[in-house]
Amino acid sequence: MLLNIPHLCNRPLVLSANRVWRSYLGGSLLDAIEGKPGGEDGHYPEDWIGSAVEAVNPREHARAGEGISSVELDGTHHRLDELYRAEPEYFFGRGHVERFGAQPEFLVKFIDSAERLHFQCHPTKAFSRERLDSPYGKFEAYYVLALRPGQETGEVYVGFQWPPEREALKRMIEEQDITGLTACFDPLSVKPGDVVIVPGGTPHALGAGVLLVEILEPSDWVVRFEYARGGYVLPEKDRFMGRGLDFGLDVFDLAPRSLDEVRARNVCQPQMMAADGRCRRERLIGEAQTDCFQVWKISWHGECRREVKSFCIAIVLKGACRLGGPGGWTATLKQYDRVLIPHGIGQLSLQTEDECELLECYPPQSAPETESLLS
Ligand SMILES: O=P(O)(O)OC[C@H]1O[C@](O)(CO)[C@@H](O)[C@@H]1O
Repeated sequence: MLLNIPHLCNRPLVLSANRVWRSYLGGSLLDAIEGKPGGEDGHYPEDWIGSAVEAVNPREHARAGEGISSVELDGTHHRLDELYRAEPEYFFGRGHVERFGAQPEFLVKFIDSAERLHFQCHPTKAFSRERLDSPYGKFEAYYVLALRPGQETGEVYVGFQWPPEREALKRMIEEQDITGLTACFDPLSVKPGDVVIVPGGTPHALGAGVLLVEILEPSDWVVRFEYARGGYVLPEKDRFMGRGLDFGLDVFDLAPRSLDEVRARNVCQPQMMAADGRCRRERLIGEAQTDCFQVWKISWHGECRREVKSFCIAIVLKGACRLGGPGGWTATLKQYDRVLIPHGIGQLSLQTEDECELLECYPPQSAPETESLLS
């Protein structure tokens, strides 16, 4: 069907939930965010936001198109990847389309872990290009939103603090010596507001009881070197990206990383880029950390108007606001609502009574820092 998308949706797109099957358990907080009463942890611990990426799951749990977001336009649901392809310049702008094609070049997820995830490791972009015939690795970043009630800190395992030799690691994986594998790490404590990056090659796992926004390269590549989670044992094919253990071991960066080094290299300090009495813009992740995407936080009270210069996925971190787009369109957003802002919509207005905070995720090489804030 031919759609005139700018005509139909010349406005921000408020995104609904897009839950995805994973083998680890979680998701009760995501149920609560969706307003579902009596939410339970299960195998839907993630919500993929504005996604044009298909999830890669074991065959018995695979569903065609899982992972791809959809939006309702004119009473009909449309796959977002199809809308992106139908009007790439409207969504992303010509420069982006020429460089990256008709997709955002990054993926955003909510992750709500009831248990520690599998110990895992992702390929770098270079590894994927050389060995997986894919343009994307899986550089990922976390913005911690909250911990489970009663939990004072969360944990993230980032890099081996006590790396084994390759052969010893191979043995531990073959024998599924989880005590030995766990002892390779000293977990890093995290709290709400923390920002952590996990480059490709880094062995890692998110700990239990953490609700976060994950921003990552648009792929689902993963080497899982722990096979069982959530009462489910991953089939062999789903452990090492459809290849064997030796191939999987090539993905690892086995350099020792002390926790101090992890705090210096992987925990990001926000950089204040602009501030006046009513509005603050902080860059959380920029080119110094990765060429895969950018992440900003904007906080304001009262009203501000903005000239949109780039595609963006925004999530309300705190407070509530009224978002205004072209032609008098408005929507009220509350905490954890997520919205896709197409490049081509022109101006936006944001109005709040109290302070409101947005997490904003941008493609690489876009220039949100020059985006004008018109007070
Ligand atoms: O292997 P698991 O435990 O299913 O974890 C996969 C998940 O882990 C992450 O890579 C986060 O580390 C998510 O992007 C991904 O969906």
